[in-house]
Amino acid sequence: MNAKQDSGNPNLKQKALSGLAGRNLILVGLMGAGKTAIGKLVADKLKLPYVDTDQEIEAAAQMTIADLFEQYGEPEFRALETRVIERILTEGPAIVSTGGGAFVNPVNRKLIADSGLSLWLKADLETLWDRVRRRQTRPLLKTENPKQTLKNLMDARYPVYAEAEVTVLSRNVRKETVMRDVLKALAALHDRNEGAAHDQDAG
Ligand SMILES: Nc1ncnc2c1ncn2[C@@H]1O[C@H](COP(=O)(O)OP(=O)(O)OP(=O)(O)O)[C@@H](O)[C@H]1O
Ligand SMILES: O=C(O)C1=C[C@@H](O)[C@@H](O)[C@H](O)C1
Ligand SMILES: [Mg+2]
Repeated sequence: MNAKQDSGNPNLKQKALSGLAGRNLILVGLMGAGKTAIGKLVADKLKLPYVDTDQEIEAAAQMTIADLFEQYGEPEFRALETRVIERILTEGPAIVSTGGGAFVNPVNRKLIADSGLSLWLKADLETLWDRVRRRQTRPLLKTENPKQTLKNLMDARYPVYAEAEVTVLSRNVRKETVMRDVLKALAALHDRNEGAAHDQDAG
């Protein structure tokens, strides 16, 4: 079965929705992991609203994230990020893409755990670098050696992202393939719950 047929499989979609069980799906991971690109595809497929915390922050502040960092500093950005995440999660269920640093804050992790399912889109350094190198919009990468900065962020953050309930590899394949891998991961939760219910009935 090819990717297109598989992600069009109504059974996969239904199982994925069942695995999600009415919760928010919160995508976490580093810049370039595909939280925005894949998040939109998943939302489209599951017919759920799509929300991007970075975009919501920019709308709330009426300025770009780059300008926010420059004019108010990172701590102010992080405080706004938490307020925005809290609001978005209470308005769900939705597919929520978070900014790359959001899951690092334990307050945000608790908000996320209380209202949804966290999913880490994990990618290797070369894949990430290839995706982010062309755009200059990411303030944290405005350094002398942005690739090394990305590597340092990976080293610091990957142990934290690993706390997400589900991990999906954001490989160097078509976005639709990664989207389907996300659906499969959600469907696996459905299968696990079914198995547990079955075991309970049997026992
Ligand atoms: N599987 C993929 N194959 C090819 N390109 C991809 C894939 N996933 C994402 N991309 C591309 O990589 C770039 C970065 O992806 P995206 O903006 O979705 O990352 P992000 O995790 O939202 O990053 P940020 O934290 O900076 O918002 C985009 O141009 C996107 O189209
Ligand atoms: O990795 C990070 O800390 C960030 C990632 C972006 O999504 C933005 O949220 C912002 O540029 C900070
Ligand atoms: Mg994004």
